[in-house]
Amino acid sequence: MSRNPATRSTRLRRSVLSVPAINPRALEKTHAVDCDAVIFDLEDSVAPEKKVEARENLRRFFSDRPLENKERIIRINGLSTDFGSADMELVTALGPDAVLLPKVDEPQDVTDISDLLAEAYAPDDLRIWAMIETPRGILNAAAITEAGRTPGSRLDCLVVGLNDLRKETGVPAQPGRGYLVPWLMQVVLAVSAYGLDAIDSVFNDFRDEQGFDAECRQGRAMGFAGKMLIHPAQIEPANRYFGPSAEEIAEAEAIITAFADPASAGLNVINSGGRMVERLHLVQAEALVHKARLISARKPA
Ligand SMILES: CC(C)(COP(=O)(O)OP(=O)(O)OC[C@H]1O[C@@H](n2cnc3c(N)ncnc32)[C@H](O)[C@@H]1OP(=O)(O)O)[C@@H](O)C(=O)NCCC(=O)NCCSC(=O)C[C@H](O)C(=O)O
Ligand SMILES: [Mg+2]
Repeated sequence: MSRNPATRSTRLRRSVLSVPAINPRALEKTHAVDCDAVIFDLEDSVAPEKKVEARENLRRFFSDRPLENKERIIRINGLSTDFGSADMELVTALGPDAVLLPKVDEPQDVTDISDLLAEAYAPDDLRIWAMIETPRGILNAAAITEAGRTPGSRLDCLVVGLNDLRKETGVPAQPGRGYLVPWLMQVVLAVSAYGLDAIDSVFNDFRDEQGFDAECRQGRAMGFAGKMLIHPAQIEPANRYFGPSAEEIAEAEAIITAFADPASAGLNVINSGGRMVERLHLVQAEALVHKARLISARKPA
């Protein structure tokens, strides 16, 4: 069941832009921006009295000019709310690439949605993303991920929501996210065990470029595949920090070349420029180069 973390990401998810479905102007902008994925939000960025209008906006958006070349995810309201069932009907009608469930507490939250989608969509045609943003969600991250990977299930990606988590725990927003790091790493560990992706939380101060850069660097170093974004200005730095750098690509290519040398045949460990390199590093290097190729092959928005 578990896949090698080095090969877990077959999709680019460096920049995952959230767009309130109530805002047609922002929806229109998604065609022109260079993010890897778009979350169309029906949940917390849409006021209760505007949910119907937001669904209509999305219906129009999907039928008038479908979004190309980006993963399309719809964030619904929880099934236990007054809005969840109508949101799910919309998801089933529109067929995005994934549905994002908010405030997932336990495995059942994911399997319930999986069951609802089972008749209409094959697992690969409509996947499930889960927001981990409650204390129970963090505590259950491994169980949620494990249950989501059972045959027929469609869980593909976890997204951390620190605004809700801070609200529930009282941990304030601070540079470096010191007290939150153990919880963030718990999510990364859970997805790594089952070959999924994790997306780092939004950074609210969208005019604070330095703060955002620092958080992207930290998120990448922690093992996140990308970052959830709230503003188009965050896309370019997220793509840069979560994509492989020129040095990383050169290093990966050197490892691939070294193992391709006939002198390395039958060797599991070699000396590459004074550093021990094993075949597990080759797997990582191939994954990195694969990602770099996906990025180069991406059509500009
Ligand atoms: C935060 C904002 C309300 C700021 O909006 P605004 O004041 O309009 O910003 P700007 O004037 O700088 O905008 C410049 C232009 O860019 C467009 N724009 C802005 N944001 C987006 C966007 N997200 N997607 C597409 N386009 C966007 C504006 O329309 C302007 O265009 P134009 O008028 O033509 O020049 C706003 O950025 C915003 O609403 N952001 C998204 C909020 C959101 O999605 N919230 C939900 C996700 S956060 C979350 O999930 C938290 C999580 O659950 C947790 O618990 O942590
Ligand atoms: Mg939230």
